[in-house]
Amino acid sequence: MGNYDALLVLSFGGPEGPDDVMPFLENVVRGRGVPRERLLEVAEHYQGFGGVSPINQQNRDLVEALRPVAGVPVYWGNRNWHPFGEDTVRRMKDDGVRRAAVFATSAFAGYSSCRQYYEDIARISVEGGPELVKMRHFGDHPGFVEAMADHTRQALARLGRDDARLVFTAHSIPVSMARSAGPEGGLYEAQLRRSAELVNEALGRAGRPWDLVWQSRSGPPQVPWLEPDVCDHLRKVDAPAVVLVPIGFVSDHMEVVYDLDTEARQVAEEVGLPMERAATPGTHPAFVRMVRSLMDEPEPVPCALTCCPAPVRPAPARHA
Ligand SMILES: CC1=C(CCC(=O)O)c2cc3nc(cc4[nH]c(cc5[nH]c(cc1n2)c(C)c5CCC(=O)O)c(CCC(=O)O)c4C)C(CCC(=O)O)=C3C
Ligand SMILES: [Fe+2]
Repeated sequence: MGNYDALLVLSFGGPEGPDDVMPFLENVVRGRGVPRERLLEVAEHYQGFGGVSPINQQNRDLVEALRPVAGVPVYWGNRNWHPFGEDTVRRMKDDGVRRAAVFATSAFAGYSSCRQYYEDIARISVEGGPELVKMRHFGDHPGFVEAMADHTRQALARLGRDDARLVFTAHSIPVSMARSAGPEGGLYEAQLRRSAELVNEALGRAGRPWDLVWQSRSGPPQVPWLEPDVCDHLRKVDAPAVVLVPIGFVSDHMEVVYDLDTEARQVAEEVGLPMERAATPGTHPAFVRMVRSLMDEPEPVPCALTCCPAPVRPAPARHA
């Protein structure tokens, strides 16, 4: 058993007002070679929601839902925006926390979804402060699967038909990053396919076909990312109706409410495809219980440092 005296929810962070948007985005893409035009475009998505990403409130809700079941104090910190993980860890140290379980709000393997959270942990750890123990990937956990399956069932009910095709979506990543995910490579996609199949089975649909497609592509256009994109897929899919299942995310944050509920929805309307979007786990009771049960598992063996390496980025342009 883990023997933790606190739980730290470690997340991505998001802006909470118009003036936060650009500084937040600059934190996200520092050194990552994302073109300026892409950044300005994404800034517009946030400004369309008053500069407020839903992700921080969703993490506050998750923390509140975890308090009664965690059995230890629950803290929350982010990589890219307030409350920053480094500030939270200083508070944990002041509170005398010795050893905290870290729940990273990302279910799968890969550089962005896993390794980068280890990097965060190394960066925010302080001398004399708590030991931070990252818990395992959880995309195959029965609590995660039950939450996704419940929400997918609700979306099918809203659609009012059972002949809809399940189209699972996850964040696209560079093909090179997908190849190097996990000890043998390809683990991001393999885990996503496994989770999708588990959700499909939980819905009593074993043997019925489903798709896994990608969303929210970033990066420079010359770098290949995982395809097909969800919007292209909706234009071609041979199905009478679709339920989008954002299996790659744990809350209905901006990539969900903009990229799916705004962009993908518009494509579905254009092509006359009936579509509903399933909610992500959020604060579903089975998902909340899952976090507690992860804390009761034996301490996970951390991935080897060679696993899910940071991608080699294009060098910044320099004058000759
Ligand atoms: C795999 C993955 C997850 C899922 C796992 C996890 O959840 O951790 C995820 C989640 C998220 N991604 C988010 C936001 C952004 N991601 C960006 C850019 C990128 N994401 C990448 C990957 C992922 N991202 C990658 C390879 C890049 C390229 C830059 C780089 O190599 O790092 C950019 C830059 C602008 C752009 O989109 O181009 C933004 C703003 C938000 C917050 C949403 C909100 O505010 O509500 C969340 C939860
Ligand atoms: Fe992202």
